[in-house]
Amino acid sequence: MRLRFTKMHGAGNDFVVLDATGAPLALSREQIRRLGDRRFGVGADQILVIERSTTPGVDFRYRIFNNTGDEVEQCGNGSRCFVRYVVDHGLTDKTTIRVETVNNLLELSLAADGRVRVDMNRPVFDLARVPFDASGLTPRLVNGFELWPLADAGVEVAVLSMGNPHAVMRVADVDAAPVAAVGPRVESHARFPRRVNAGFLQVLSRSEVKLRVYERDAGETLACGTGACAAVVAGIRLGWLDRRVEVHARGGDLLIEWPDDSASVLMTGPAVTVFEGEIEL
Ligand SMILES: N[C@@H](CCC[C@H](N)C(=O)O)C(=O)O
Repeated sequence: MRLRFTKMHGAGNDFVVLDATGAPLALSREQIRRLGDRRFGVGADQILVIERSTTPGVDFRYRIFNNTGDEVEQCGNGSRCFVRYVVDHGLTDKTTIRVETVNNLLELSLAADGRVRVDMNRPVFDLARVPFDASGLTPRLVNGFELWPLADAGVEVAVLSMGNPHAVMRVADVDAAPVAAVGPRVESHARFPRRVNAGFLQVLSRSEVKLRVYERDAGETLACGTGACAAVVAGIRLGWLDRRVEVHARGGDLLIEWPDDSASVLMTGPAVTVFEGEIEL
């Protein structure tokens, strides 16, 4: 099978984007892994498959696969690349686009400066929906928000979902943080039955942070959009941050806003096409 693809990135978090709007595309787990493989395939953190939606009022559906082949619920940087793709390929002339993922409905728009702004919906704190098993654990309350001690991983985490699961840890110096050692231990911690994305947050000021994320399946990526949203929301709830925060990831910057506790989280950032090509799968 010969497949056309577009390679894109959002702040260095990279994607293989596949267009299934004209004809259905059924890929095996092995084929998805090949696409994501940096030596034997194209190479990407995630593979995005764009389809037309059959839901009234919704323009597209997009499916997200980690480069291990697992389908996941949400991808912030990928959602911005999705918009760039459908606009650049003439699949829509709308400037505000509604797209459904496996468990969410997002509204996205192109900003005048070429960046993309995404309504990432409201964060979820219900532990059962993250999911996180807190049985027998006592949280440390900071401003009424819980920090959960994961004794066997040696860390304390804020737990929430942005459609996908996140555990956020505050560190003094993110460049010195033991992301490669602690990230996998948190990612696969038994209290997260679907595993988790592990964020390492350094607060620079009330409106500026540095962030590294060890992503579920993909390992440390150069940026994680949902991770940035989760880290800022946790930082606001814990009283460390204001409601509009510049997030510096290793691959670029994202602006995250959470206007109030009942509002959606807004993410603004870049979406870039790197190249297009064909691969024999
Ligand atoms: N890179 C993403 C998140 C991709 C999915 C994540 N690895 C998961 O398994 O939940 C982003 O920008 O949000």
